[in-house]
Amino acid sequence: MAAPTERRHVALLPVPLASHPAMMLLLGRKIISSVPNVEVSLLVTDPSATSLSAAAADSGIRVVRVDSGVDKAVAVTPPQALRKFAEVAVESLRKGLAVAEEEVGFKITCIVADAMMTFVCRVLAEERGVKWAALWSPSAGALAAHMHTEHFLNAIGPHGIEGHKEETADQYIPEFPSIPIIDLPPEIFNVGSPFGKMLHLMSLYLDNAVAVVVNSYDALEPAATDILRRVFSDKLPVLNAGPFTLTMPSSSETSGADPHNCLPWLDSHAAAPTSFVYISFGSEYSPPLEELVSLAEALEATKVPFLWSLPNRFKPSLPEGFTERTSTLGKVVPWAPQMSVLSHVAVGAQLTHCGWNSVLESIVTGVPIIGRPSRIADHPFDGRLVFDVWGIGVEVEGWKLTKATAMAALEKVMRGEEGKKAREKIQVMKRLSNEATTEPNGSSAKNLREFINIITC
Ligand SMILES: O=c1ccn([C@@H]2O[C@H](COP(=O)(O)OP(=O)(O)O[C@H]3O[C@H](CO)[C@@H](O)[C@H](O)[C@H]3O)[C@@H](O)[C@H]2O)c(=O)[nH]1
Repeated sequence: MAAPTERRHVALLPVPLASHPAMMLLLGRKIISSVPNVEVSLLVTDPSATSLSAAAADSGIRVVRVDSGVDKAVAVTPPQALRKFAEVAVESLRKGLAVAEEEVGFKITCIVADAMMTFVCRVLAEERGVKWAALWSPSAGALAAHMHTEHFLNAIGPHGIEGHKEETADQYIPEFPSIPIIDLPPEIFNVGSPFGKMLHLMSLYLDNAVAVVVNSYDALEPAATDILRRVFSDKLPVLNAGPFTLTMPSSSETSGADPHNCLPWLDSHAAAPTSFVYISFGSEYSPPLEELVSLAEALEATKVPFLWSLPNRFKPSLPEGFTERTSTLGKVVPWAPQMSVLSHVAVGAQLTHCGWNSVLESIVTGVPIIGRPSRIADHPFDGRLVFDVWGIGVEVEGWKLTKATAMAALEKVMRGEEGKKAREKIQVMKRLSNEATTEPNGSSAKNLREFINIITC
């Protein structure tokens, strides 16, 4: 650790997407609580700069608002916003770093950025002559796949993966799980898209960082971790320090309290343990409206009790009278405190799009998964890990919610043998995730200490 007299100034650069800025704030808190004499500046765009400022101030973290490149008067989708940000990122963050230094009164000593921001932070770190480190919030397996982008592109050629759909990733990367290559993150094969370009640059330059911290734990992804260590050939440490939700737990200001009274409602409606299904499709994604309707019909038909986190804009699309008819069976809310809900004794399964955070939250709470992966980012890959590699969940047939496929998946997991088996397996993983994070010598606890040491020494 840095000597108490040495002052350090760490700049945190999250990618302005979904829960990433909030996660960086949690890392900032962990740094401040672990190291004396350290200043932490979080460089974020709006709306995160506004929503996180109170929580950041409470933790002694300085929020520096940076330009997002988006005209506030124009509505943009998340991919459009990301493209705009990528265009202005170098200049915008360069200014942000200068503001942070002026406010603190001394220079930045280390930059910690989302790994997908490699394209900008390596430039900024180099021009300032400081080190930089990266945080990767999806799985180690997804990072291992991205790090082979050039290898895939060279092997597959210019015509994309059309002719390779029957192949599995282990045919290209020895020791990788046997996952169809069409279920790898699609950006690997689409390096021309804004997101694909960022991730491609990450794969080319990430080895310039001093360390990478990953939201996984060693016992969960041993093969992918070995592959990463081989890729970086000991040039930089790859440190699994997750699940972050255990090593960097959030408080109600960052994760959201319970404004819709989900927990008291579960308390009062829980007839039996593990009888409820919790449903959420993450912070950005939703299946098409007709699938939401089919799911509602399946819930009514199976009478599986439910708590459904569904943004308000989708509620009018539910079948007419659904919420009234199911008022004693279930509750639909625009947002739920997911970790607390999954920890509730009444909850027996999570129906999810297979975003990595949701998968990890199921693991740490021991709640099996009903997966309806989206075809976006790492969700298909995470789904394959859940269904085929770890066996901790059941897939919705065809990854499409019809009344029949939703009913079948609900029956299997809530009432069938497959659910029992998945529950047993995920309980083992829950124990391993706890050992990795809560025991002082647990692998993730140690790795997080090492990461913080590297960025502050
Ligand atoms: O009502 C809700 C709904 C969601 N959440 C939280 O929101 C997060 C959702 O995260 P995740 O399941 O990972 O979904 P996305 O927000 O879609 O995830 C983005 O970030 C992940 C981690 O980088 C990537 O794996 C995904 O590809 C990317 O889409 C989780 O922590 C949930 O607990 C709540 O607390 N309450």
